[in-house]
Amino acid sequence: MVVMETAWGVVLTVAAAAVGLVAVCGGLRRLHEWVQEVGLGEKRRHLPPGDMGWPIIGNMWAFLRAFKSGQPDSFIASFVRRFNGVGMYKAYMFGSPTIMIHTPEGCRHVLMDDEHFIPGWPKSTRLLMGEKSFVGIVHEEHKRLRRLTAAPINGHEALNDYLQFIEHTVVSTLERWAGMAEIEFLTEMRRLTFRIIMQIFLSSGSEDVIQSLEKVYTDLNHGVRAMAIDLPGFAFHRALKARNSLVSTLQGVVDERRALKARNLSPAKKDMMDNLIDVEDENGRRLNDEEIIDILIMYLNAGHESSGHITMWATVFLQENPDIFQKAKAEQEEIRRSMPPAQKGLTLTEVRKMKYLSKVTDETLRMVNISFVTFRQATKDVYLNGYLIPKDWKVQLWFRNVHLDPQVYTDPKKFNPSRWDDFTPKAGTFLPFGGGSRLCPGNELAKLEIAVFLHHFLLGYELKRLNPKCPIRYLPHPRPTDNCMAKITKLSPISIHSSDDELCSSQPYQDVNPIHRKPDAVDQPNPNPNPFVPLASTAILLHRERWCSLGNRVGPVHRTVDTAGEAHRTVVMQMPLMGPSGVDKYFGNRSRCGGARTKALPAHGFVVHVHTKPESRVR
Ligand code: HEM
Repeated sequence: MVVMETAWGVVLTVAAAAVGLVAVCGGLRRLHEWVQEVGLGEKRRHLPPGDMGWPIIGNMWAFLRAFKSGQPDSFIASFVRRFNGVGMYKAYMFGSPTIMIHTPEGCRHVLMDDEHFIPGWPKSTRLLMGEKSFVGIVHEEHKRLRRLTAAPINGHEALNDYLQFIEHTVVSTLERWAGMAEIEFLTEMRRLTFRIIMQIFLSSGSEDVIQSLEKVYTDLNHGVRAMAIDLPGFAFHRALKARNSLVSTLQGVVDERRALKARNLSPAKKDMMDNLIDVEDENGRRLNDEEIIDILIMYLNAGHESSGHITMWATVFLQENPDIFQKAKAEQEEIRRSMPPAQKGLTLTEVRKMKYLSKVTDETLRMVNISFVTFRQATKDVYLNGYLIPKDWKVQLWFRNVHLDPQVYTDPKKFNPSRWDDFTPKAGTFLPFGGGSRLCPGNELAKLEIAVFLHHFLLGYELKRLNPKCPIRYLPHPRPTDNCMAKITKLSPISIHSSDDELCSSQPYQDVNPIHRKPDAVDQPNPNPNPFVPLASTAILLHRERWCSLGNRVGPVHRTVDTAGEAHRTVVMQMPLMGPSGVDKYFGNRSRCGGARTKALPAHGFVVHVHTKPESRVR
């Protein structure tokens, strides 16, 4: 009896403590909300619904939990669920009362209204990028420095100038990667894009400088969206150290450049550093070192991080989706074929023809959301959809939630470049580069880098991830936690499969081992020089409901006709280095592959039609 009473006593005490705790917590949260809003007086009633979280940390705990647990969308989803999805909510983020907006109309409205909104980045971003960078300057000063820096990056002439360097860098880098056992693909991609932006800004190509600076930028970036806590062990603390190191390196570069100018030894061709040193405002004032360095830190960061990540994701998505890969590759082969024979590399004319590839890029931008949110601050009270955004409050525009909203994009988590066929997104529904006066000034450069990289990758390489199921980390940008460890393989332009079983392997196509030219292959010199550029290519045949690959071993795929879904496919391949008997020997009458028919085409060497029969699926 006594034991029972004691047990009940414990239960009641625990329950009372729990109720008390809930009441105290609720009280603390309400008090925090009241403290933040009391200054608004009566206007308080017009705030959108929401939840200001806990004193001091506000909603940061919930935000970090959602992003660090791999469920980034659960953060905004919890506001949508609790507050009837009105599209804007009050919250307390990065130490400030904030209105979070996630509708296309709301985001667009704020982006376009420079009169009432200025940048409102968290303290960590401002301190790390520098108060004199674009995150800290507004109005006329911002306009002037944008004019000065945007055209030399993004203008047609500038892109034309950079294209050769970009292509050369891409081609040599891919070659180098293919010679390495395995690489951190993302890290290497970021180095590649960093090399390009360093060339544009500082005409610098030194590998040592690039490697060491890029490493420092990695630390800097990890602090950009962190809480500004300057204590050992915190990301922001490391990032501040990284910034100091960047400042001293870049100060050295500025000093050197100024010294050259003083001795009239400036190079014939100006880079962005020269532009920044030479520019004067209407009163003849020039930028001081601090201003130049902040602008450089920002541009060198923005100019490589996002492009590096997006190029990595686009490559991964392509490699994970064989159909899309094939379609993108076929387009690039067609572009190669149509290039004038004497032309050495790509020009903007070819890049403009990459219609499907640009859909792949847009779809990657939409899905990955490298800039998942951007930050503003209201300079006056503003009413949006009947709700108040109070003066001095921060505003967050959640692009990620616009891009992944099923009401805006059907099946939004599916990588589907074809959703962009004959589709122009409505205003505010596609904001990967932001909008208004702060629209990314490097958007065209970024798209060019991505296109040139994918062009060469699709035509000659394949990527095999070491941990394809590796989890994703979403802060500061979405990336595989292993930085996409992978092996890049160069596909040899011509080699022949050695056995039927390998040819029609039941492995998924990524697993097909490299295959070799059969020693006794019957070769005949091709009487007609190959009119197609002999680039690597992949022919894929269907077998037993799975893909098997001929790799690039048989020459470029000429045409793929899908007559009855995947099971009934005709692949027409150019076989420039094999005689018809060689072709027949390897592809003719294969019951499992469906059989082949070979004929010589005067202009194209030999062509083989491989016809996969529906019944080959069930064997
Ligand atoms: C795929 C690549 C890229 C993505 C997704 C991207 C995205 C963005 C977004 C969303 C903004 C707007 C931020 C805001 O509204 O507050 C922005 C601004 C900016 N971006 Fe990019 N960017 C990319 C590449 C680049 C490149 C290559 C450069 C430089 C060469 C660059 C330089 C900048 C700068 C300087 C700003 C600040 C603009 C201003 O405040 O006026 N970005 N970027």
